[in-house]
Amino acid sequence: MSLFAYLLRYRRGPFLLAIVAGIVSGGTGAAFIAMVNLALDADGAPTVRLIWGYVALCLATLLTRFVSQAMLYRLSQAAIYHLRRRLIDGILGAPLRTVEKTGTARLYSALSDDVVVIADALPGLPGICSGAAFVLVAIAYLVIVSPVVALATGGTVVVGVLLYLLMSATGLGALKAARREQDVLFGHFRSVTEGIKELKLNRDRRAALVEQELEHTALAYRRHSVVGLSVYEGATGGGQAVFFAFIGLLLFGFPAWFALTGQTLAACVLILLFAVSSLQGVLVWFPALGRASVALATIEERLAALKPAAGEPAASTSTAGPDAAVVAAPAPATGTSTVVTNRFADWRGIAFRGVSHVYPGPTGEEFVLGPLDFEFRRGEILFVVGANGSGKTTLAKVLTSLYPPEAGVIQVDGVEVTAADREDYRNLFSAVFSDFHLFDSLLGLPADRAARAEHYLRRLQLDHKVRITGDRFSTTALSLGQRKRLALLVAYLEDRSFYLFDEWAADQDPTFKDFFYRELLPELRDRDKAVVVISHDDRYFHAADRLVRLDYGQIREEEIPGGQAVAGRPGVESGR
Ligand SMILES: Nc1ncnc2c1ncn2[C@@H]1O[C@H](COP(=O)(O)OP(=O)(O)OP(=O)(O)O)[C@@H](O)[C@H]1O
Repeated sequence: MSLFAYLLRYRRGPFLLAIVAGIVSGGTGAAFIAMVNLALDADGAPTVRLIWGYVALCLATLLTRFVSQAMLYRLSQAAIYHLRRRLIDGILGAPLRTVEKTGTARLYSALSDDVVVIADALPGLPGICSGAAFVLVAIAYLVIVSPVVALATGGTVVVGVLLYLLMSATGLGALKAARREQDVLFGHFRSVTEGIKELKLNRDRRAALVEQELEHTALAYRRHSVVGLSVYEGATGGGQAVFFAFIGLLLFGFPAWFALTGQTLAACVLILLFAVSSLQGVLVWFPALGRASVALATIEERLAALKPAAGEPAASTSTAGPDAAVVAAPAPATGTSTVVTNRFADWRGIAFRGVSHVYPGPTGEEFVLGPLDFEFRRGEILFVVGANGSGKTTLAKVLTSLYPPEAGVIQVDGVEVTAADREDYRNLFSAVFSDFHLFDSLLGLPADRAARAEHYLRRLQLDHKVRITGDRFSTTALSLGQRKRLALLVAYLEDRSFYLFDEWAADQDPTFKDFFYRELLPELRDRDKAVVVISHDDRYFHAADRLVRLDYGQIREEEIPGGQAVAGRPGVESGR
């Protein structure tokens, strides 16, 4: 979609106003030249009408230029917000697999760079419109002064524009290539920021990343950008050269061919010189517009790729349905509450019926989870164990429907979870994944969050490190184990009916590990929660009510080591 079409769709009124103001400004600018010619013809005795006309034209030119420019600046800032919002909504609404496949580097590059490139180019639009209007009005005036010069000028404009379009097409290709390199470059930037520790510890790796990967991509980006922008510059110069050649022809050829008087010639040349400078003001924006159209095409491409599949509703950014039959969900910005229902709130059993998920491998081999037939029950602690890469995290993502099943169905108390109620289904879960993200605020959590958070801070032995100020944690700069405890606190505050912990205890000290398996998990079960614990802690397998092992994507129920004794129930020893 072209930049013009996007702006017409997005803010038709202000955009058209800005364009019309730009056109009027160009028209008045050209009329200004005509006025100068008339003043020169007046031989030092201008009429009062001429003087007032001159003043009015000056004011009109300045005012319309200001209006046009101001509107476009407003529009460009609004467009930044609008495009970023669309991208954010697109990312939040897209299936997790799609986001994973697109990659954070490409999304970040669109969010940060493409949007700004578009906004930077927009203020050039009024200049383009006023320049084009100037040239048209100038030609119209030339028709009065000398029809033959007007006709030749029109022909020159057509030749100049065609030459420009021809040359700029090559430039656009190079700019597209530069844009592709930019995605790779952002990937390297991520490696630098996220791999900073590993890079600092290894000089060779650091040098290889910078000299081979980063520099290679940065140079390719620079090469394509320079070619693209230079070709645009060349096209701009070409357009101007055609005009200068025409003025030369006008000066040295036309008087002999068409018997033009000196006065007519002077008027025509004056108009054309102004037209050339106006044209220069137009063409100078074209490289920026070229980059902006590539950026807009990239954003549209990303949005199209993020679009959920047919029948799959996009995740809403405003209606997180909590896990209760009817609960008051907080609306923090206003302090009011909205009542949201979850159709699965009173669930007892979640069943997989032939559920499977496939990761295609880069060289054809694939990892297949399932097909699985299995039931998860409320009020039960289920351990999921298995070797690295056996599919435990993938199972967690399918269970929470972050990956909707590619085959088979998930049923809640016998009712199939369809795309339409996936949001309700997902909102049954509180999960702490092994690659969890810790938000630094409690926004979006139930209304009594602050008081309950204080309680859990003490329970999780974090009260000496973290305070809750307003709705924010005083700090999240903590050890990994402490950050995981804060993530657990957030999960507690969500107070959903299904808890999922992906190797949560792996980074806890022995005392707290013991506390987690022996007290926290049984407490959740006693509160009628379903609990799935992905764990390698075989010393605590006895804390499970049921235990399943994953083996190359296949599930197998196993005897719990230590017999029937269950942690938190009478007779269980600490840390067995
Ligand atoms: N995003 C992905 N794209 C492609 N393949 C993936 C992806 N994530 C995981 N896999 C593959 O799926 C398989 C199962 O991965 P999964 O993360 O579920 O294992 P896991 O049992 O949780 O392992 P671990 O104990 O190491 O955490 C692995 O072979 C892995 O290579």
